[in-house]
Amino acid sequence: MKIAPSILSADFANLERDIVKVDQAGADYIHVDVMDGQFVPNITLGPNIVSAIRPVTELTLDVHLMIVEPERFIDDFAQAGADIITVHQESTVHLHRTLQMIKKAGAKAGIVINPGTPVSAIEEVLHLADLVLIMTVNPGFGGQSFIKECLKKVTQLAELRREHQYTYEIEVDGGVADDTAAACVEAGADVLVAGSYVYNSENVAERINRLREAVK
Ligand SMILES: O=C(CO)[C@@H](O)[C@H](O)COP(=O)(O)O
Ligand SMILES: [Fe+2]
Repeated sequence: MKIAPSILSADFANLERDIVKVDQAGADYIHVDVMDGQFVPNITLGPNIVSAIRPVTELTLDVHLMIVEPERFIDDFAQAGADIITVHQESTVHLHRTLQMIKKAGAKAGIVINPGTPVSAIEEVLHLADLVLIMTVNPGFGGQSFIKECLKKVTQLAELRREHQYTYEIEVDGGVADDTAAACVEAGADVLVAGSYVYNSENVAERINRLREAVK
């Protein structure tokens, strides 16, 4: 099981310090939430911040795009140093082409679906996915409550992967904490994104360890 702390809940005035902290604490990915104020009602950061943090860590930069028409910015995020670029099914008309663009730009291609979107909406493109992200909150903000009904989609994705020998990792994002992590992994999740749970603490290493303990 991999842990991807979300820097949405980090101190933006001390981003380098907060990334180094989770890196040293044994995080696997750094999850970067990009919001445009249109696809979601919040604005965060763009490719310039991704290039600024690229030299700070060798960990995988897992970039979650919550923007309309993400195809406009794929090359910019890939050049900025994103390792995984994940786009919402709901945000792009030509999801198949957008995934191809991500691969052509040299990054791994991720697909993400909102709580209200079924797995059937992405079944035709799962063979192109390196990662599938199931939102367990409605995207836009950290610190929201986990929507447990979304976990059945994690199980569906694990079954489809087995059936078709797909190779994607399954990631969950939203409301992941020590009381929800085990259910995510039991359902079939490989990667847990955690923002407020990790960063709303003086001791991020203890939080990461508690997540690992919770899923044992
Ligand atoms: O994509 C998002 C929110 O839209 C997430 O990555 C959040 O950053 C998760 O925050 P927590 O629910 O873990 O506080
Ligand atoms: Fe996210």
